[in-house]
Parts: sequence; C-alpha cells; structure tokens
Amino acid sequence: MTELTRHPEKLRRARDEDVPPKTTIYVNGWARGRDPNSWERPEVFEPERVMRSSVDTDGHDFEFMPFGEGRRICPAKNVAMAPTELALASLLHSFDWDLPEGMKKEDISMDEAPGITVHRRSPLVLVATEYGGVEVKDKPQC
Ligand code: HEM
Repeated sequence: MTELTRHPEKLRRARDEDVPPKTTIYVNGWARGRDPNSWERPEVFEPERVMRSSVDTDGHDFEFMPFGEGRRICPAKNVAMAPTELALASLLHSFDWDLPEGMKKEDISMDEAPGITVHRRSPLVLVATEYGGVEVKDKPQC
C-alpha cells in the first residue's frame, strides 16, 4: 500500500480513469474489513471469525491485511504481534473483567471515530478484579 501511495502512477489506468501522478491514495481498510463479499455479517464484532477462516496476516489475503502486503509489508509484523498477544493474554489471565455498576452489555458502544487509524468514539471503561478477589482501584480504560 505504501508502494501505491508513493508511486500512484502504477494505478494510472485503474478503472479506465487516469490517476494523476503524485496523487495521494489511501486504501480503505475499514471498508475492506466490512465487505459482505468477503465476510459473513461483517458488522458484527466477532474476532473468532479469523480463527475459522484460512486468511492470515501475511499479505496474501486481500480481505484481511492489517500489516499491508508486498515488498512494503510492515517489517515489524512479528515484533508487533508478540507483545500484543502477550499483553492481552496477561490481562485475561490475571483479571476478571466486569462492567461498571449499573451498566449493561447493550450499553457498550462500538462506534468508531473517523481517522487514518480506527479508534473508539467513546472509551471502554471496565472494572478489573485480580484473581483472588482484589478489585483494582484505578479502573483501566481500554
Ligand atoms: C500492531 C502493530 C502494527 C501494525 C498493525 C502495523 C501496520 C503497518 C502497515 C499497514 C504498514 C504499511 C504496509 C504497506 O504499505 O503495505 C506498515 C509499515 C511499516 N511498519 Fe508497521 N505496523 C505495526 C507495528 C510496527 C512496529 C512496532 C514497527 C517498528 C518497530 C513498525 C514499522 C513499520 C515500518 C518501518 C513500515 C514501513 C515499511 C516500508 O514502507 O517499507 N510497524 N505497518
């Protein structure tokens, strides 16, 4: 993708329209991840769907390319994946997670804020209880 951004002339004849040189091109990863031709019920938050699927993050499957593809693929893919998995696994292993008092599952908004990277519109507030029953005083925001 970086390759296309740097050398948009490669797309010149895309869809029979000229793309002028030096045009900045953004690949809409959000739309790709919600393409109903690739994913069943794409609007449903269902991370397990990638476990059932044969797609991987190596840049061969155009429906799921969090690290890009081709010769500009993220060179730190493995460096990024290991601590991400470790951090998430440690949080799940060490704490019970609950909603703040009075809040229901249906109250959680998964709305996203616009931007080059996707992030939540409103913070996710959870109560972490360490295994053994000790409630963590500073409620983390994920
Ligand atoms: C979960 C974390 C990360 C994600 C999702 C991610 C994703 C990406 C994506 C989508 C690209 C563009 C690939 C393309 O143009 O096709 C990229 C490029 C790049 N990433 Fe990452 N990245 C992550 C972490 C990191 C880390 C931790 C480093 C450095 C330690 C890093 C270094 C780079 C570099 C240097 C490039 C540019 C490669 C080039 O243009 O040749 N990334 N990354």
